[in-house]
Amino acid sequence: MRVLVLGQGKTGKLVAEVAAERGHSVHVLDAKENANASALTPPFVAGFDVVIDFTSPEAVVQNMKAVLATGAKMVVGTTGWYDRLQNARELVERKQAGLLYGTNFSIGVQVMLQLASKMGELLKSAGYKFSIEETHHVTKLDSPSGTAISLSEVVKRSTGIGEVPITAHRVGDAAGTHVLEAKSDADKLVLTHESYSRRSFAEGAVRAAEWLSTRTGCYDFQDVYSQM
Ligand SMILES: NC(=O)C1=CN([C@@H]2O[C@H](COP(=O)(O)OP(=O)(O)OC[C@H]3O[C@@H](n4cnc5c(N)ncnc54)[C@H](OP(=O)(O)O)[C@@H]3O)[C@@H](O)[C@H]2O)C=CC1
Ligand SMILES: O=C(O)C1=N[C@H](C(=O)O)C[C@H](O)C1
Repeated sequence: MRVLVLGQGKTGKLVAEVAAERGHSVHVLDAKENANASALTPPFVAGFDVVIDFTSPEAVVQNMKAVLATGAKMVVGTTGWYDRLQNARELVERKQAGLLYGTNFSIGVQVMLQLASKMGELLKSAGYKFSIEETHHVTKLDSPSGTAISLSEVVKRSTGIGEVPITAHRVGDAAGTHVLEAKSDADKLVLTHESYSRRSFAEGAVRAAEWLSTRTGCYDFQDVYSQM
C-alpha cells in the first residue's frame, strides 16, 4: 500500500517504521509541511491508499475534513476530538470515504476493555465503586486520555452507573498506564494495563490501515480489531 502518515512525533515516527517493515511505501508529513492541512489537496491525497493520523486534537480535525472530503481512507489514532465524531461520520457517509478511529491501538488495551465490561456486568449489583486512573507523559495535550474515556464508557454501559471518576497523572515520558479499580468496604479488584513501548500502538494502527484499505464506512477499532 501507499501510506501517508500525518505527524512525525513520538507515535507517527514509529508508525512510519512499522509500515515500511510491513512492505508498504511510506510518506510522512510533519507540522510545517502540513500547516492547517495545507498539503492535503485532492490530487495529493489521491496518491495514497490510506492516510494515518497521529497529530494533535486541533490538527486532526482539519486533517480529517480535508482527507475525508476527497473520499479517501483514514486511520485516526489522535485522541481528544471525539465531540466532532458525528460530523466526521456524516462526511464519511456523504463522500463514501473510510474512517477507522481508536483511542488505543494496543491489543492489550482492547482485551482490558472487554474485561472491564465483564467486570462491570458481574459486579453491578454487589455494591462496588468504580474508578479509573491514567498516567501519561508530560507533553500529552488531552486529559483525561481517550483510553480512560473509553474505559469509563464501557463501565457505565455494563453497570448502569452514571459517572466513573477518572484521575489523570502526567509523569516524565510515560507511554501510558490505565488502571480500573472496583472497591467495596471489604475488598478491591484492579485491572491494570501498562504500555512500556509505543510500538504496539504503531503495529495496531498499521494493521488497521491494511484492514480499512478494502472498505468504506466508519469504524471504531474496539468493534473490529479482532478481525485484523
Ligand atoms: N490511539 C492510540 O493508540 C494512540 C493515540 N495517541 C494519540 O496520538 C496523538 C499524537 O501523540 P504523540 O505521537 O505522542 O504526540 P507528538 O506530539 O509526539 O506528535 C504529534 C506530532 O504531530 C505534529 N503535527 C501537528 N500538527 C500537524 C499537522 N497539521 N500535520 C502533520 N503533523 C502535525 C506535531 O508537530 P509539532 O510538535 O511541531 O506541532 C508532532 O510532531 C495524541 O493525540 C495521542 O493521544 C498516541 C499513542 C497511541
Ligand atoms: O498520548 C498518548 O501517549 C496516548 N494516547 C492515547 C490515549 O489518549 O488514550 C493512547 C495511549 O494511552 C497513549
